[in-house]
This record gives sequence, structure tokens and C-alpha cells, in this order.
Amino acid sequence: MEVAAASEDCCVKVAVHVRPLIGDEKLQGCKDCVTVTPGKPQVQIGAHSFTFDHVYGSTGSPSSSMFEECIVPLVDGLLQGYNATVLAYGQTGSGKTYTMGTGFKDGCQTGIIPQVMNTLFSKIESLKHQTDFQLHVSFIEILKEEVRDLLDPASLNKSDTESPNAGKAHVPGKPPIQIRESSNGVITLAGSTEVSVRTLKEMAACLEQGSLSRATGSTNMNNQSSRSHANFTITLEQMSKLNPISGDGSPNDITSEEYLCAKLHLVDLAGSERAKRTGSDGLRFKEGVHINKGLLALGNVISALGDERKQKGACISPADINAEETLNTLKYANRARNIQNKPVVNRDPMSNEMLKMRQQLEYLQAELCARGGSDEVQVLRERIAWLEAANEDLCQELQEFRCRCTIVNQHEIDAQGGSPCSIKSDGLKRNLHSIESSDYQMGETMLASDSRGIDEAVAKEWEHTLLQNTMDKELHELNRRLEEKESEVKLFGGDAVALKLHFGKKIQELEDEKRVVQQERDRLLAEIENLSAGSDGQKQKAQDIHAQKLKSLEAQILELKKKQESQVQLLKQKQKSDEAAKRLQDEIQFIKAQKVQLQNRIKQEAEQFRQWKASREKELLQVRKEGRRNEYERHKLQALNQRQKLVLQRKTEEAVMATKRLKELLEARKSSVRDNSAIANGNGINGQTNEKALQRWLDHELEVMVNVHEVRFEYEKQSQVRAALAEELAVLKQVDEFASKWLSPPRGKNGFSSAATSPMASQLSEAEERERAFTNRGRWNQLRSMGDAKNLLQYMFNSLGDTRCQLRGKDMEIKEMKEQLKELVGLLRQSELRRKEVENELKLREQADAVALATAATGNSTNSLRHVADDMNGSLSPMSVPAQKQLKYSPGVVNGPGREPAAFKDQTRRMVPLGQLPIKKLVAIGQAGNGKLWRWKRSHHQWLLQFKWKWQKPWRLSEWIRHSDETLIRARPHSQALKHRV
Ligand SMILES: Nc1ncnc2c1ncn2[C@@H]1O[C@H](COP(=O)(O)OP(=O)(O)OP(=O)(O)O)[C@@H](O)[C@H]1O
Repeated sequence: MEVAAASEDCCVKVAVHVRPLIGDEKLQGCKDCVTVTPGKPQVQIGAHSFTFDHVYGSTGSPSSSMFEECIVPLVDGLLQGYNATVLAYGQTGSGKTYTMGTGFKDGCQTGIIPQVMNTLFSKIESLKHQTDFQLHVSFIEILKEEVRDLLDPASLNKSDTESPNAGKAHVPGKPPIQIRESSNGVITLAGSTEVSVRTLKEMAACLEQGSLSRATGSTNMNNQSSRSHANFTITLEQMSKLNPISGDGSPNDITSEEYLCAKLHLVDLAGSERAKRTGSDGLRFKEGVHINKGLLALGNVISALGDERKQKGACISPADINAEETLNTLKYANRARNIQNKPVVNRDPMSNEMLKMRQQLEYLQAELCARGGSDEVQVLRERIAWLEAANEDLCQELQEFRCRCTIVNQHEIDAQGGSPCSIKSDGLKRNLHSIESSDYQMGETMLASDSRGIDEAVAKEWEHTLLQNTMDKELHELNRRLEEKESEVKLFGGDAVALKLHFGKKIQELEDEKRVVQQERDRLLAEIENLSAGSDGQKQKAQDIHAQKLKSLEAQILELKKKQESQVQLLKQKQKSDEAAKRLQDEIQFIKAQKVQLQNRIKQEAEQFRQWKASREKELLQVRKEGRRNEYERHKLQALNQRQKLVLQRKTEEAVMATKRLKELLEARKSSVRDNSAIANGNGINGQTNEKALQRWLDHELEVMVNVHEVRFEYEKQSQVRAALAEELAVLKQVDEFASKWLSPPRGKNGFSSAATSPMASQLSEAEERERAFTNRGRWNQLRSMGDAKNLLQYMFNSLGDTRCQLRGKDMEIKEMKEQLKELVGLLRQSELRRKEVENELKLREQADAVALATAATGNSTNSLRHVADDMNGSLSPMSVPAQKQLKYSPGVVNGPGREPAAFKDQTRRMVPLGQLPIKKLVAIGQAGNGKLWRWKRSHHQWLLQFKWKWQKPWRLSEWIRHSDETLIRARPHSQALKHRV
């Protein structure tokens, strides 16, 4: 790798080291699967081709040149103050340890690290006359995310007595090494041992010691596999003595020193392979899982060690059995080439800083001397310093204000788009909680969504108050700052004018003085000229006097010039102050603009909140209406459900009874068959007995047949009902989610459970089984004589005659019922018309109520509101009776007493299902509020009809209709006519 110039970007250099096939691989008959393109740093494996910075081994460049080409430049860089890292990457057994030399034993010189040590010490030797060097080494390994110190003296002692690997165990008492990140982002290994070394031998001993302490294990691919990442770090500190050359070419008296400190990390990574591939045992697998994490930790350590040069050696095995892992390694190495780096020289930051400060001091001192020490200058300087400090303070305040503005903005955004959850402060939560509990507690019957809505409302309101407060504070603060700044500017401006006048006057004075002195000088010069015409002695004397005067005048002029210059300087300073004042003015303008913006925002926010509140109140009103309707629906459905349950229960009981009867009949038939065979065999007492027995037998047979028919009918009907119920439930759920919540499907003993249908099924199958046995003529086997047959036939004829007569009677009944039904339908139509009329009436009344309610809400008449509420309770809630439990509903911000809806006005009343009311009450209710009752009755009646047609036996229809009519008569005040007809 070429040594890059300082601060020049460079990529990570990658060199591939292809080792030869080793013994085991040869034994297994492995073949080379990696080829190196001759003369090029290019590797091919299968159809893949990769180009790197260097390729060594297996007919690439010889491995021996690797150190010279790749590592020596890094060692040179180390001496120039550059950090560097060499990483060996590859699968287990690919030769990383061999290449790096971290398996250093008995002074073996192969491997990068031993060669680095040799080269470094020889270079130090050649430079030691001009530079002081100090070397330190540290050696750590990262195993399963744990950083271990391989040079820890405690583990050194331990490993003397125990096996090398036992030394790896954590030594009690010594805290483990921790990776720490300082506030400025520098990552350090806290607690790792840094051994100071002076000779090559000492450094080699450290390497050997650490190598022996490394964790090793056996894998399918390497008997002596290193199971950890190992990092051997060489730290080189150097102090060079520099004698800078002065301008005239002579060595400068001041000797400056340059301190450099750089590190070289030499890393042997753990195998990159997948655990399965290596056949690692449980422990190894665990290691494998941790290897990547460890690699990350190591990456952190190394990459944070500063801008450095990195060299990556990708070790690969050429064996075809490792082809997959080799390909992975090459792909990874290829990607690593794209990593960019920017190496810099690691000078001691402190000495650099000190040098800079020293230079600055000198410069300032020189400037101070040049400006002289007049009082005015001093005053001005102090004034400037004060102004600068004030300006700085103001800038800081401005910054703070901007931050606060941003926070307020953010808060506003949250408030508009976010949920109440965005309010984080505990205090706020507490407040929210208290508001919730005091003002916003909703009744148990309120829906969850309603309470969520209320929560939201509270949060929103609180948020609004908070925002308003914050913005008010901000505005107040802004006003204060503005006042301050304006007063400062005034001060500034006033002073500035005074100063300008003062300095102008001063300069003018100096100009005048200078002019006077110059005139004096000219006069003297003229006098000297005149004197040149006098006697020599006098001339000389006068000349001397004049020369002296002239000299003093020249000095005076010089002095004045200096003063003038300093005044000019002061004027410049003054200009600067003016600029600062202007900046202050700009800032004031900016604050004013901010203030206007803030005021606008406050207004806007207040308006938004007002609108939101208004819409919220509307929504709440709507929700309450909905709630009442839902409550009514719920009770209606509950009553429906209850009735449905009762009907179903009775049906199930009937079905069970029919099944039981069938069972008994079947049992009885068994015994009768036995009796009959006894009779047939001549055991009977006489012919009459035989005849009676045969008749009983026939009755029984017919009964069985009818019963089987009944059970089968019940069975099929139950199946249909079950299907119909399921269908109905699904429809109900779809139509009204809320209703489905309250409508529990018929289950268990109340429903058509399999407990009811399965005995039916078993009895039916038994009956069928027996029926099959009697098919053809089997049934009549017991008729032994013509006489028996004739008797039985006569009996059958009689029984058939009776049955037919009964049937005729039933037919007539049905006919009557049909006529009745027709009549009922006519009545239903009439009642429908009546219902519509009542509904219209009700609508008109409701509208009138709404108007009255609106008037009451404006607070004009509390009495009228109460009247309206009472009215509504009386007429619109036919099912209201004194409640056992009160609604938890107390007036809050949005539901003050003036706006409380009429339905909640009387909290001692609540909705109850109509079915639970006594008849007297029902009649009273029916008289008081025909509209509601009729509406309820209509839907209930419709359901009943539907239910009857679906599930009831036709001959029970009349019963249902009668029941329905009775209800109608009781409930309807003008139902005399109907009563008469029924
Ligand atoms: N360039 C090479 N020439 C000859 N033998 C080599 C070479 N590289 C590695 N070997 C041999 O291959 C075997 C495995 O090498 P090494 O232990 O260095 O692999 P590794 O990649 O460090 O494995 P692990 O990750 O399991 O520690 C060793 O027996 C080693 O002597």
C-alpha cells in the first residue's frame, strides 16, 4: 500500500492471501478452486471474478513480499504519526493466525506482527539520536462480546500453574475491560493493560504471552482454531526536538518540541464461517452467534481510534470444499475496498493548542504596545469590551428565544396533529387526571368511545391553556428584551454621538497644534537662513540654538503625529462600535418581527380553539342523542333476546319430551313383540285375548310411527332454526354492531345445543333400524289366521275413520283461522295508518321541543327548560321508571347545568325494557305516549310474526295472534272495536 499524504482520502486496502492446500485437505482429496490471474491482483472462483489491491500465494505474488508491500508503509506512517490497522479476515483454517503471527511461539519470525516488531525497532534505532521514543503494547481478545486482557499480570501468574486456556477465565478482583465512549466520541478500552516496552525482546515476550492466553478450540476445519478476535496494539509516542531556523539563517534560540502519538492495531479476527459448516459443538455455536457481535464491538474500538490507514488481509483456503465460504469472504473483502478513510497526523492536541495560544498572546501584546497606553484608549477599550460582552449576552438571549420559539412551534404542531398522548409532563398528566375525575366523569352507560372523546377534549383544552400561557410568557419576555435592547441602543447611540464629537474635536486640536508647530519650525528654518549672513561666531551660536529648537520641534511634531494616529485608530474603533449598534438595531427589528408573529399565532390559536370547541360541543350533543337511542335499542334487543330464549327453551323441552316418548315406545315395542310371539305360539288364554293383544300391538305400531314422524319433524326443524338463528344473528350484527354487542346468541340449555339434538338423532336411527327389520311382510308375521287378519283389518278401518273425521275437523279449524288472519291483516293495515299519523304528530312535537330546548340553552328561561325536560321525560320516554343507580354525570366545562340535555335532567329515572313493566304501567304508558309504544310494538310485532312463520307449528299461530291482540287491546286506548271483533 502506498503511503498517502496527510489529510488525503484513501480507501481501505485489501490484500488476499491464498494459502496452499494443507495436509487434511489433501488427504480428503480436495482440489484447488481458486485461480489467480497471472500478473494481476485478480482472483477467480467459479464464475466469479474479484480484483483487489494485492493477491498473494497460489501463483499470485509470493507471500514473502506481502510484508514489504503492505505493512512497511504502515510502519513508516506510524513513525510519522498516522494510526493504522491491519485486519485478517476469513473462515476458520484459512490462515489468519498464520498470516498475522498471533500464534507466535518460541520466537517464530513468520507472520506480520513479528516482522512489524523487527522493522519498527530497527527504524527507531536509526532515529533515536533526534527523537525520544516510547513504546507500549496492549493485547486483548474479544470472546462472546467479552473483552479480555491477554496481558493482565494476574492471568499471567495463573497460566503459569494451569493450562494456557485456563488463564482466560476472568480473574476475581479485577474488573473486566469495558468499552467506553467519552463525551467527544472517543472510544477507549477502560482497564486494559498497557505494557511499556523498550526492547524487541520485551515486545516479543508480550506477543508470546498473549498468544498463549488466547482462547482456542477445535473445529472440523482447524484443530487449533482461535475462537476470538485478537487485537495486538502497538502505541508509539515520540518527541522530536525541532530547532527552527531564524530569518537570517542562524539557528533560533527557542527550541520547540513536537509530540506525536500513533497506534498500530494488528487484528486477527475469529473465523467468519457459519457454525453449521464447521461442525462446531454447542459452545462453538454460541461463539459463532457472538462472533458477529464481537466483531461489531471490535469495529467500534478500532474505527473510533481515529482517522487512520487500514489494511485488510482476506485469508482464503483454495480447497473446493470451502468454496462457499471462500466466495463469501471474497465478496465481503470486495465490499470493504469501498470504505473511505482520511488519515491525519496525531499530534499532541495540548501542545498544538499551547503553541497557538502563545502565538496569539504575542500578537496581542504587540498590538497593545502599538496602540500605546493613553487613558482614552484604555477607556475606549473597556467600553468596547463592555459592548462586546453585552452584544454576546444579547446574542445568547436571542438564541434562547429562537429555541423557545421552535419549541412553541413544535408544541403547536403537536397540538394540531398529535394525540393527547403527546403531552408528556407528569404534572400535566396529573392535572388531566384531576380534571377527568372531577368534571368529566361519564356514566357507566356511556360508550367507551365517548369517554375517549372526553379525554381528548380535556387534553385539548388543557393543551390550549398551556400553549396560551407559554405564548403569553414568551410575549412578555419578548417585550422585556425589547425594552432592554432599546434602552441599550439609546445609551449606545447617545455615547456614540458624544464620542464622535469628542474625537473630532481632539483631532481638530491636534491638527491645529501640529500646524502651529510646523509654522514655528518654518519660522526657525527661515531664521537660520537669515543668520547665515551674520558673523561666523554668532552664526554658529544662533545656528546651534535653532538646531536645538528645531530638534525639539521635530520631536513635538513626531509626538503629535503619533497622537493623531492613535486618534485615527480610536475613530476606527468607534466605527466598529457603530457597526455593533447597527447590529443591535437589526436584532431589535428581528425581535419585533418575532413578536408580531407570536401575537398573530396567539390569535390564530385562540380562534382555532374556539372553532374546535364549538364543533366539539355540537358533537357531544349528537353523541348524547345517539346514546339515548342506543340505550333504547339495547333494551329492545334485550327484551327480544329474552323472549327468543324462552321460546327456544320451550321448543327444546318439547323436542326432548318427544324423543323420550319415542324411546319409551321403542322399548315398549320390544316387550310387545315378545308378548305377541308368546300369544302366536299358543300361550294365549283365549281368542279374545289374542284379538285385544293384536289391537294393542297395532296401536302401538301406529303410535311409534307417528312419534318417529314427530321426532323427525322436530329434528329437522331444530336444524333449520339453528341455521335461521345463526343467519339472523349475523344480519343483526351487520346491521347494528352495537346491538350485536348486547344480543347474546342462544346458547347452552336455552339454545339448540347438540345436547338436545344428538339423543334425537340416535333415537331416530334406532327407529329406522327397527323399521328396516319390519319391511316387506315381516310386520305381519304374527297374524297366523284369517280371523286374526279380519279382526285387525276391522280395527284398522275404525281407527282410520276416526282419524279422518278428526282431520276434517282440523281442516275446518284452519279455514276459520285463515279468515281470522285475513281480518287481522286488515287490522294491521289500519293500525299502520294510525301509526303513521301518530308518528307525524310526534315529529311535530319533537320539533317544538327542540325549539324550546334551544331557547332554554341560551339561558333565557330555566323554568321553561325544566318544563321541556319534564315534558320529554313524560312523553318521549314511555319506559322511564325510577332508577336504582344514578348516572355518573356531573357538569363540566362543556356540559354545564344550562346545557344539560333534557333526557338527563331527571337522574332518578332510567330506561328499562318494556317487557319488564307491569300491565297497569304499560296501559298508562300506552295512554301517555302512543307514538313510542306503537313504534316499539310494530317492530316487536313484526319480529313475532316472522318468528312464528319460521318456527312455530301452524296450529299454534292462533295462540300467538291472540296473545298479540290482547297486548294491542291493553295498550291502545281506542281499541274497543278490535276487542269486540276478536
Ligand atoms: N500460507 C500458509 N502456508 C502453509 N500453511 C498454512 C498457511 N496458512 C495457514 N496454514 C496452515 O493452515 C492451518 C490453519 O491456519 P490458521 O490456524 O492460521 O487458520 P485460522 O484462519 O487462524 O483459523 P481459525 O480462525 O480457526 O483460528 C494451520 O495448520 C496453518 O499452519
